[in-house]
Parts: sequence; structure tokens; C-alpha cells
Amino acid sequence: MIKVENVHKSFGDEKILKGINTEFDKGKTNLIIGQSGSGKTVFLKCLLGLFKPEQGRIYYEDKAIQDMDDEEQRQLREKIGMLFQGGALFDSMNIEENVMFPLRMFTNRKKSDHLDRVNAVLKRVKLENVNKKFPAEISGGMQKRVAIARAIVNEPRFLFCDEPNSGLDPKTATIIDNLIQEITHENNITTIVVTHDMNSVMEIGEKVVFLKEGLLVWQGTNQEIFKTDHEDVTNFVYSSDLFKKIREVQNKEA
Ligand SMILES: Nc1ncnc2c1ncn2[C@@H]1O[C@H](COP(=O)(O)OP(=O)(O)OP(=O)(O)O)[C@@H](O)[C@H]1O
Repeated sequence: MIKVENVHKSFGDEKILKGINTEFDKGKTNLIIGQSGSGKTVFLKCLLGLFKPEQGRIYYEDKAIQDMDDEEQRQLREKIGMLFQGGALFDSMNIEENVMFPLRMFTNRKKSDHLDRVNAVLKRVKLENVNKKFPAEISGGMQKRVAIARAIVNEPRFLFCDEPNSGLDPKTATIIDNLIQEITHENNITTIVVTHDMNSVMEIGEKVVFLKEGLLVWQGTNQEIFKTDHEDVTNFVYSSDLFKKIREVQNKEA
């Protein structure tokens, strides 16, 4: 669980986050959505401790990052898996080396133990016999699976995903979303996904937090988001032609 209390973040005179309060649940896929420029990435960076809020607290389980000493923050970083936008694999490393990278950084077990773990996570993301290939030699969807394998190789308690399915076709995007959700449930991870994608909201939005101009203006489940009358949320949800059509059909049937 991650609890956010009254988080404010500015750059110079520009207030970007204006007092965010929420909770991200353990064992669930928690989504942060909102229009471009609403503050999603700044919020994500505050959660990760990369930006320091001027005001407010962010609790990981029962301890706020603001109260952690350097060693406690290092220990926390070990428990966080990160899936970057675009996958961000190292082009010069093969798949096995990419996935092994966090293990080599954070643990000092034998190489054969590392390899066993790498093979286990690659199997979990349904990628076998690709160990010696390089990122450029596999498809975009496979690269995302490798990035997921790398994000979970250290058995994180918290998983952050920034636009995890950008650049993928809709079917592959759904497969990646579902994989993130399955892994979240299996390992009881607190997962936070920043996304623009309404299909992701529909598929995996167990908790959805909607930001507008640095304020959290709505939160709820993916079931609730399609029923709310909140104008900002409906403008966002029904900005896609597909969802507009779904609403028209629903209204006709009602
Ligand atoms: N390091 C920074 N210094 C100054 N201003 C910043 C910095 N990072 C972000 N901002 C500003 O904060 C605001 C929110 O940006 P942010 O990247 O969080 O939006 P976003 O909701 O993630 O948008 P997008 O969906 O386009 O990625 C923007 O006005 C941006 O210019």
C-alpha cells in the first residue's frame, strides 16, 4: 500500500501538484490518468522519490519516504520495479543480460542463481529461447515482455509502469496490460500505472485516479468511471470516438 497525503510540488512559481490525497492498494493495478500536462509524470516522480514535494507525505506501508534515512531509502529502492515508457532496454546487452541487470546491481549471489531467476521470469512472461538475442532482434511486444521480466526479477513489492503499452497495437497492448495485472495479483504487488489509454482503464483499472491541472478530481473503479457524471472525467473518457459510440448505444438501450 502507498498512501499519499496532501502532496504539493511546484517548479519556480508554477504550482504543478496542488495537494494530492489518495491511497494505492496492494495486490491491485492502480491507474493514474488525466490529460497531457495534468501532472501525472510529476506525481509519479514524487512517488518514486525523484522529486521532493514541498509539502505532504508519501507512505510506503507505514513509513513516509520523508522520514527515511539514506539506508532506508536504498532498501526501498530495492523493493521497487520500474517499467519505463518504451521499455528502455539496453541495446548493447542481450535479453539475458538486460533481465539480469537489476540482480547484479542489488544482489551478490552466484551467476548460476541469477541465471535461474532470469530464466524463471522470462518463462513467466512467456518468453523462452530468446536469451542470447538482442533487443533489436525481437518485436516491440516481446521487448515489453523483457522489460516486464526485468522489472520483476528482483521480486519487487511495488511496481511502477509509465505508459506501458505505448507504441503497441491494441491486441498486444491488451496482452501486456493483462500480464501486468496477473503478475500484480500473483505476487500481491502494489502496482501503479500511468496511462492515457482508455482500453487500459477498462481492462485493468481496479483503482483509477484522475488528475486535472494538478488536482485529483475523481477516483474510483473502472466500473464506476463509465457511470460517473463528473464532467471532467466524462470529457476525458468520451474524447475517444470508440467510447462515444459505446455511450450512444448505451443511451439508446436505456
Ligand atoms: N522538471 C520540470 N521543471 C519544470 N517544469 C516541469 C518539470 N517537469 C514537469 N514540468 C511541468 O509540469 C507540468 C505537468 O507535467 P507532467 O509531465 O507531469 O504532465 P503529464 O500529465 O505527465 O503529461 P503527459 O501525459 O503529456 O506526459 C507541465 O506543465 C510541465 O511543463
